[in-house]
Amino acid sequence: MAGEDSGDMRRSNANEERIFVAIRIRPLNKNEIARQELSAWNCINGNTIRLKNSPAERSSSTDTYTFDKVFGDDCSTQKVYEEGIKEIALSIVSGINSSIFAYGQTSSGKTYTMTGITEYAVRDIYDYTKMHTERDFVLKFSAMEIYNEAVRDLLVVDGAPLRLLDDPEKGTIIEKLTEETLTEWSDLQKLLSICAAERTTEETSMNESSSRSHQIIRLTVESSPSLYAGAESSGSLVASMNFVDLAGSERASQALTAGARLREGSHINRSLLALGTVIRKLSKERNGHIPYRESKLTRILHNSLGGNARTAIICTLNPARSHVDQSRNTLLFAGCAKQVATNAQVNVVMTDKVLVQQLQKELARMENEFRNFVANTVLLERELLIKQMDEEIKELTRQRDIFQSRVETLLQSGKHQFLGNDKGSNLISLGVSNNLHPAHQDLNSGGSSENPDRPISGVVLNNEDHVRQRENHEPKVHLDNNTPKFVGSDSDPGWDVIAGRASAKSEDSCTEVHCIEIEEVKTGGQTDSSSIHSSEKREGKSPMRLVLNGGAESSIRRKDGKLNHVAEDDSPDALKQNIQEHQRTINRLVGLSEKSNRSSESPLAISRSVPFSRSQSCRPALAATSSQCNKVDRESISRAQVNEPERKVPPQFDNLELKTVSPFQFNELDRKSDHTLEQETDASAARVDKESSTTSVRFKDHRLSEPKLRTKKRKSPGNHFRTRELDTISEVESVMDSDTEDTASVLNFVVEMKTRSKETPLKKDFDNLMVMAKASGFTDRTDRAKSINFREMPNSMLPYKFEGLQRYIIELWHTCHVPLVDRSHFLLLLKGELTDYVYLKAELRRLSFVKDAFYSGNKFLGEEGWNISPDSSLKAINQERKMLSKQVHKKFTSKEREELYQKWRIDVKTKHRSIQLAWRVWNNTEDLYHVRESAMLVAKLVGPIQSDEPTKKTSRFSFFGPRNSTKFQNWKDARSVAP
Ligand SMILES: Nc1ncnc2c1ncn2[C@@H]1O[C@H](COP(=O)(O)OP(=O)(O)OP(=O)(O)O)[C@@H](O)[C@H]1O
Repeated sequence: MAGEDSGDMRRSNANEERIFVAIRIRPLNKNEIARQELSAWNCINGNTIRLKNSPAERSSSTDTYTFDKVFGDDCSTQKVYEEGIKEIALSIVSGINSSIFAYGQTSSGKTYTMTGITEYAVRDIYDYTKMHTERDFVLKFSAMEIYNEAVRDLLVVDGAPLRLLDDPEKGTIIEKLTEETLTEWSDLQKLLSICAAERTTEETSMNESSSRSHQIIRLTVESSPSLYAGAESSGSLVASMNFVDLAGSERASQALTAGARLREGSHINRSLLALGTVIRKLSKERNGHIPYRESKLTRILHNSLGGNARTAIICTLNPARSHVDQSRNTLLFAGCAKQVATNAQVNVVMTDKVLVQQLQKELARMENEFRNFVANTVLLERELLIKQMDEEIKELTRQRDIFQSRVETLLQSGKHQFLGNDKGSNLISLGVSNNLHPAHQDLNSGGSSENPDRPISGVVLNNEDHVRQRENHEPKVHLDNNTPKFVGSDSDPGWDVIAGRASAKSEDSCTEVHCIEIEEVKTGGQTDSSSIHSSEKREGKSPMRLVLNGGAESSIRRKDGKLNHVAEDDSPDALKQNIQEHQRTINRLVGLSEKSNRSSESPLAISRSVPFSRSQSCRPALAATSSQCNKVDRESISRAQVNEPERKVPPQFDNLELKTVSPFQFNELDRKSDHTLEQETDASAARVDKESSTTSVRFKDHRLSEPKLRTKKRKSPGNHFRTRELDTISEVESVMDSDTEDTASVLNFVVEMKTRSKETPLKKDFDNLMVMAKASGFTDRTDRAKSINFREMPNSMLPYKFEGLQRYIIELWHTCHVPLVDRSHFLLLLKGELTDYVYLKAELRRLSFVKDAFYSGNKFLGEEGWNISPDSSLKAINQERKMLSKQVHKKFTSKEREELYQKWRIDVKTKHRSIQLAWRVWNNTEDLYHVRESAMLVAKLVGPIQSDEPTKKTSRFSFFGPRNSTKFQNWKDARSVAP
């Protein structure tokens, strides 16, 4: 039989505890003794009970039971309480629920036992409360009985049944149950008397009362820290203790068979059966479904049965042998109950005050945690930032070292030279690549090497130490008084700038030489120190070529073709100094060039009048560094101008046309008007033709020959972009003035529009246009428009063209009922420039198209005025389809008609989508720029598509132009009308 565990082993973990089960055997009463009943049970020890064997059952050993405690018939109730119940009962003062059950057959001593235990427990609790003044205790007494599955308040005489309510936190609570506060010990006796009087009982044959209901006496103890004790608040403790005196367990089986007794028995049996089921299930599988709700008893005692309570069950036995079977049932129940574990918790109830304190503590704790978290996070971010910066510094240092080692290697190759000896004068020191143009060598061949006293014009060194060093090793190269003097700063961060550029584009810097060539008109004469004007260039002066080179070599070629090697000091400091010298010289050149650009009176303004070209390969690197370099260089220049006013001497040129264009000047040069550039180009070209050599400064790509460069200039994207409007005029002119199918120009135009609209909302539209253009059969044919020079446009004709266009546009506005606001909008497009001609013609074409498409005779077909909408174009398409259908129906077979129709349908669909797209682009324009773009776009779309559709020539009207217009057969006709 189960039940080997001792009392100390009841706890399976910290809070889980098995039900304490004790057996109590009452003594035989007088009547039983009178009937010569014998006691059937022997208490072997304090935990084991054994059935006394009859002679027939002597060999049986099955009736031995072990429990937490076994109390024989000579044990007092006090002993039962002290040795088994007291500990559990007093848990209530610590805020732990507890329950004491009495289970057994009728007249086995349940009431007798529970009454005594209740008194002992309440007294002990009461004594405890009196002893512990640090807390304030409140004892509340309530009593109820469950009879016929009805809960009745035993403190209320003839009270109505009470309802059971389910509370999410407290579990099942009994509605309106009376609670009496125990203030004195004597109060308990009174209350117990009331309960005994109110409980449903019956008289036995021996004039004893037998309980027929389950009685539950509940003692609730609330304790809170005493206000006078000064103890730290920890909240209130609330716990309840149930003293459960069950009805006789045999009552159901012994119940009478009819009437009220049957109903009573079944109800009693119901609660007892439910209790047995719950205990049995709890003893086997605690996680399964436990039918607590099967009866009022199990609902009320839910916590006491496997819940939040410490529980003890005292099973009382009738010792008489005639009741052995009932006793065995009781022992079986006790055996199951012994396997049930409960999980008692301390029940703390937070008062508002305590709750506020607790929340404040929690808030402070969380704030502290948050502060720590933020501090740690910030610290972490800083550490990460420092780490990143360290890595960047390492990378930059590595790149700088690489560049520095490269520079040193190059310098150590012995091919760099520094020329010049004039103190205070400046030399452009400068890398010359191996690909130095032969012309340069020729020019340099006239340098100073043959005549040490005659310096190379414009070649200046400002590093006196280098000059001194050079004087000891190399033939002197002097600068005469006419040598231009460059003003620069000695404190500019040239080294760092160079290192930065090299790190950014080290490959380009090493493989492709960015240089500025300074060409000088070769005259062989003396240089004029006063100024450099274009007129003076033709006077013929001593040739000179300065080459700025950020690349492989630093050298100056003399007339004899030899390289003047200078600054042979290979020490790191010297090399660094050399680089700084280079940078200073470059900065001075930049300053000179910028100064010349800013002031037309400056002699250096001639730099504007020279052709230049930029190496394509240099372009990305220049673009990447130009802004940064501009800033640095301008700062250094400004510093030089402020700090060294005495050096602000106008440069003296020996009739030298020095055209210094540094990478840092391109932004400024790009802003030059195309017209000016064009004129300059022409003038320069003319000079090139006339003179044997020219002085020019330009960016040079050493991989390209000079003639190639000149061609490249016009076709390079940058130049093409700068002259876009001029080219566009030519393109549109060519398209509009001719009836040829120059669809390639449209394609190129769209490409250009796409390029320009990369950052605009219209990008998608232009992308679609590209698709449409290709779908329309455009091929990438010769770009005729590009070959057309703006000069081809007879400017003298422009005023007449303008007047004529204006006249017809106004006429068409009236015809097409163009709203005044749209007319005004269009006029806003005009900027008073030549490019307005394009928009005038585009508008005229649009209006003519609208007139042809939607205005027939006196009837205006369009629904939306002059606005071409997709709907209106669709209507026109349908009309054309009908007309075409009629025409082809007469001439072709059905199969041919079907083929024609399919082909036509595809064409029309493409055109319709084109018009939709153009219309959308036009209407989606939000600013003037886009309107202008759209106007040009529509003009382009309208023209060439028409010419691709010979089948439409016989149509009554065309979608794409005024070909069939009665008034304008073509643009030449329209123009001929103009005055
Ligand atoms: N341990 C005991 N010592 C002496 N007398 C006892 C003891 N236990 C019970 N009695 C007596 O036995 C009789 C029956 O006891 P009690 O009424 O407590 O039984 P019961 O189990 O409550 O019966 P019921 O279920 O019918 O109410 C009582 O007269 C009681 O005084």
